[in-house]
Amino acid sequence: MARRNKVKVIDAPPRKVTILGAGSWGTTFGKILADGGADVTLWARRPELAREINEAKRNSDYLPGINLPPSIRATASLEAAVNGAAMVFVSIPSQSLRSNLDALKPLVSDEAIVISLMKGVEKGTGLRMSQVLEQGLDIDRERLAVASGPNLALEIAKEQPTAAVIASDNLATAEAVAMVATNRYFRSFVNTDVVGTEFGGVLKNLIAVAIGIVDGVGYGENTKASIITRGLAEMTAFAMAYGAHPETMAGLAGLGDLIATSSSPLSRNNTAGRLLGQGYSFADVVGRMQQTAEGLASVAPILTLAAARGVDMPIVQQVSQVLAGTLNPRDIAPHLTTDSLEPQGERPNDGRQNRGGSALWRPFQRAFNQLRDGGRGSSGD
Ligand SMILES: NC(=O)c1ccc[n+]([C@@H]2O[C@H](COP(=O)([O-])OP(=O)(O)OC[C@H]3O[C@@H](n4cnc5c(N)ncnc54)[C@H](O)[C@@H]3O)[C@@H](O)[C@H]2O)c1
Ligand SMILES: O=P(O)(O)OC[C@H](O)CO
Repeated sequence: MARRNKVKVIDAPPRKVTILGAGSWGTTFGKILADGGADVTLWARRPELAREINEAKRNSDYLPGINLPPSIRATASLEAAVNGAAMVFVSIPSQSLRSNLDALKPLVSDEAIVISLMKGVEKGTGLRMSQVLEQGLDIDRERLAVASGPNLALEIAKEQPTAAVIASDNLATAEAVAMVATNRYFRSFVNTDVVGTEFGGVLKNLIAVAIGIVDGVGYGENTKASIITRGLAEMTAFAMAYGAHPETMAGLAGLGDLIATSSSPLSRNNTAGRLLGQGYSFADVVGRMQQTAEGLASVAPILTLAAARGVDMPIVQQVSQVLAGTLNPRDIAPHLTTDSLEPQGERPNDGRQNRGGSALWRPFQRAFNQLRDGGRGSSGD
């Protein structure tokens, strides 16, 4: 099927931008854009929430105590929200995205840029959100972008200085979005590593659940620092196996977001993990969460993707076992990197197992082989 029109480079703030999803991140991103000078419309599923945003300039369920910019408008009509929008930002739970795309597809103009603000992968397909958008909207990847980084909504809504990264296959698209998503307290950087930027946002959630679990058990800073550091190694090996650049995992969408999400009680993933560590069952935790904790649904598809490329993810594996009730949360730390007692190399090329071609080392070998072969071979996307 023929793709819809290619991106038109925008060099001034667009006339109208729309955010789909008036939860904590969608509403906060609306404030970011409005404070940067854009004309923002929020789509809220519930008419009463749209009314509260329009009349009180508040979203008291998701952002208590925050005054929204007077210029923000909200509507429960998808058509009214998207009509005439030069940019459409999507901020709904990842597992709900696909079911919204049939209604959205005829409404998005052929020149609009569509930006994922989401940090999950689709259960069943294992697709990243930009891939689901590409399929469901039949849109050229040049018109797609993703936003990620250490972005706890409530801190940003309070205008605490924060950075993010906007990634697109087309640098001009990323730059156009970054221009709009920048204001006095929020700065957007750009890159062209969509795979790394998206997977960074997904994977840090899983490590943040692990941190929450050990926090709930009562373990201290050594355990958490060990998990964060080895978690970053797992994230990097996984993302590189799918064609991401290692620098992206050391950047805002990787390490930056891992630090923020793992250390903040504002994080829903961290909170879900803490409840698991305190002994609540998976079902209890899901019942207690008022907002979206994406990591819980991403564990299984990420482990499937990891197995497909031969990447070991021992920490994520243990999170999966705690979720399934087959591992006592107290035992997550003794199993920190592996059940094997044989010494493992810390870096990809240290240690006997790794030199022999362990799963963590294989993505680095693949990247090296690609470089050596002049970039030929699979990009992994
Ligand atoms: N909150 C944050 O700090 C933050 C920061 C960065 C990225 N994100 C990501 O943004 C995405 C949205 O998270 P959030 O924090 O806004 O979640 P949230 O739970 O606060 O809000 C989700 C929104 O989606 C709507 N929604 C729920 N089911 C829907 C459906 N089936 N169809 C359409 N809309 C539906 C809800 O009504 C709500 O408005 C997630 O992928 C999350 O990882 C969140
Ligand atoms: O509340 P969480 O755990 O979904 O994390 C929110 C953001 O992704 C932090 O960058």
